[in-house]
Amino acid sequence: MNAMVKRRVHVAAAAIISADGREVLIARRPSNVDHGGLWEFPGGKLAPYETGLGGLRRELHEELGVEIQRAQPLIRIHHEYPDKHILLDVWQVHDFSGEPFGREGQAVRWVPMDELVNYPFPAANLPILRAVMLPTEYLITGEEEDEARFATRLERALVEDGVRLVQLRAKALDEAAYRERAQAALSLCREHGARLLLNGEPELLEAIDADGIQLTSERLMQLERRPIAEGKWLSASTHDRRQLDHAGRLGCDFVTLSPLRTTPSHPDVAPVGWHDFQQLVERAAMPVFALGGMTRHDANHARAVGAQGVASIRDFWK
Ligand SMILES: Nc1nc2c([nH]c(=O)n2[C@H]2C[C@H](O)[C@@H](COP(=O)(O)OP(=O)(O)OP(=O)(O)O)O2)c(=O)[nH]1
Ligand SMILES: [Mg+2]
Repeated sequence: MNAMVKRRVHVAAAAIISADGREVLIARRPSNVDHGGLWEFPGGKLAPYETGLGGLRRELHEELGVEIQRAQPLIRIHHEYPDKHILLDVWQVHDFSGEPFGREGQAVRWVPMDELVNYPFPAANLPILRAVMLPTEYLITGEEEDEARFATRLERALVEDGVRLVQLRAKALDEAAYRERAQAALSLCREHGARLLLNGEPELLEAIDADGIQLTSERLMQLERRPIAEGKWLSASTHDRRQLDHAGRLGCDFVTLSPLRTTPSHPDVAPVGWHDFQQLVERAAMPVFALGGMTRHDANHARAVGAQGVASIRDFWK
């Protein structure tokens, strides 16, 4: 059989965010093109001489009549369509001038983040939706014996650091104590508009109505199917390509990849380093948080190499 050579298409697209940070702009593809009638993030194919951001500037001007003032990389996705291999280079645009409208006659709409899931998008877009909905910082709770002190620390991070995504990690607690802490953490997270993932077995969600589960890498590798409903968030701890690939097959919504740097807690584990991290993230099927010796000051660099952001215990757990 003749090997069919697929076209490679490089596309730049934008998640344009409203001034209050709550809404994102989407557009409907005309019915007579590829993926017609589906919603998309505005953008289009790059000319051979264009950079991602350069092409995006042109596309947003052509399609919406807006000029980008400031943009940050959000996520890069490789996706195989039956007829082509596509690289979607997605940027988050917070600052722009002009009032967006469909210059090519396409419908354009501001949509609240949590309603994005109700719109049909092309198959490649799932990781983009997740990346748009996730913050750049992921707090992992540290050890704490006293419940009152635990609550004080968590509340400080939610209020002062503005943390919006939390993983409850408490390996030292027995099951009953973990559940009690999880209920307390859930109330605090709800109160401050943050999501809470429980580090442990998927069954925990039957007792505690948290937002999702963080699997250990060991548990991840034992599973053959996504263990929780689509409406909940599934994350996993990963350390290498094999685990990242498996997380993608399982339909994880995001993952942590560690250790980026050597840390005091794992002095003997070889660090991944930014170079390998970038290569691993480039092929990952979901947003990836860098973990291991990270602080908020690393978030910009992490984003620049394709990560969703940083996960950390030390930087948020004070
Ligand atoms: N803009 C955009 N394209 C997407 C998204 N998701 C997705 O799979 N695609 C695919 C659909 C198309 O095959 C390709 C984008 O091409 P396009 O039709 O927008 O290209 P263009 O604006 O340069 O238009 P054209 O002049 O080439 O027709 O990427 C998305 O969210 N936004
Ligand atoms: Mg287009």
